[in-house]
Amino acid sequence: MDVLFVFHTYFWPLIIAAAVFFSFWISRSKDSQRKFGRLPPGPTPAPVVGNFFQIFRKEPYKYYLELSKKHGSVFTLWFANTPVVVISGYQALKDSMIGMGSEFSGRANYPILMKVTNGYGILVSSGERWKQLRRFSLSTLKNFGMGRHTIEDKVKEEAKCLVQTFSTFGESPFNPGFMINKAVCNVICSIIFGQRFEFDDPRLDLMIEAVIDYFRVLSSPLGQEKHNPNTEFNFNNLLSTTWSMFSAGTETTSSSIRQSLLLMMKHPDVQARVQREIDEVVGHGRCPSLEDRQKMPYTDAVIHEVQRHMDLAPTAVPHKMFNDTEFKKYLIPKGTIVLPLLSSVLSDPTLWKNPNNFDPENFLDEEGQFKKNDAFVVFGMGKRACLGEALARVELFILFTSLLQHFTFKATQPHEKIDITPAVCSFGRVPRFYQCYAVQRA
Ligand code: HEM
Repeated sequence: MDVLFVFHTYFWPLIIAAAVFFSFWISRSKDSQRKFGRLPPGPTPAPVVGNFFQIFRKEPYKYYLELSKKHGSVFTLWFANTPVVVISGYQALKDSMIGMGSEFSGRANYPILMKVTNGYGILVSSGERWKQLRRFSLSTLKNFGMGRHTIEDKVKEEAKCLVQTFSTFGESPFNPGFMINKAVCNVICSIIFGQRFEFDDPRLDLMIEAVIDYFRVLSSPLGQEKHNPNTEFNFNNLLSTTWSMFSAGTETTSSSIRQSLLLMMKHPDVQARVQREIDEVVGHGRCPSLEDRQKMPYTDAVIHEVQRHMDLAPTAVPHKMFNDTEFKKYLIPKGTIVLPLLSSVLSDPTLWKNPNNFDPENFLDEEGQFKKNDAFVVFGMGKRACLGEALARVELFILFTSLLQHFTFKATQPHEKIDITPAVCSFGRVPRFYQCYAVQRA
């Protein structure tokens, strides 16, 4: 059909449609200007797609780090027509996540998380539901021994099994990842189900079914509150919260241990110094325990440095504004997604001696004693900070020291060639798969 003919015939309907679209667009822009007009500035967004094409590259957090140099500690990006505010630098993160903790405590409705959880459970909920689930989860962890001897004993038991399993490989190379995962997963199983699984038990591989089979929490507030229609302790929330503990508590800790072994292979001098400290303080006859940590400043520094250097969650888990909030001289409307750029703190040259390299000196003072640093924010900051930090610290110390007490880890290639840069997945930077030798120590 002739284009001119179509234009002629539909001239007025086309003009009217364009005018309607245009006035709708103007009124949307005015609404948007009213709502978002005082957001912090950032890179200029393109029409319709916003900053989409700049953001969706391999490692978006690196782009955010670049932007923070240009736009300062708070700036806005546009995911199509949705604004996302990025907060970077220690002071701005402290002022927001801690100083205005309640306002910044919402959790963004991130599509991947919402799909897995349907909006239930501690990791994805906000407001009253999240408060109740957080309180409940913390007391559950506490009741089942987080930070006390019981949980330490469970971690020691897993460490023993891990050492035994590694020794079965003799002089053959193997991928340690799967076994580390099982050990870490078993610790959470002991807390939630009250039992561990043998490493060759297929149920350990079918955790979701096990969540339902062994749902110990059913007899706690869920069971007691089943007649209360307003309770947040319903089946969906508790199942999802249990799943949050598994998902947030397994991959994070085991990734950190996998990365620590990789870094030991890359830096044999650091591995040898940790082993010397283990030999002096613990010896060979018993399992390392938490009490030893104070006497092992170098090992403590190495574990912290593994975590700082690997930068597991560069933008934490996305937050959402709980209220309209004045922050600095800007107005961030309720519901806006906020990304805490933890990476900016972990790599800040004003806060670390040697931020760009793996260097345990970042956590040691002049006397070689462990030096705490507030910029160690790998577990997040403020009200939404990691719920399992205490548990993770116990696991990292006991599993790492037990492994190095018994084995020297060697790579299948010369150490200069080992690639230590983690692979990137949606939220985190997880270690690449690798094979290694676990050489039994005399
Ligand atoms: C090396 C180990 C770990 C690291 C680096 C880590 C890091 C994090 C980070 C960065 C967050 C998000 C903070 C934020 O949104 O601002 C988080 C949240 C969370 N973590 Fe961990 N985590 C670790 C281990 C664990 C363990 C062992 C558990 C289980 C007991 C756990 C349970 C959780 C939960 C439930 C949340 C959500 C808290 C909330 O939304 O209120 N994490 N973690």
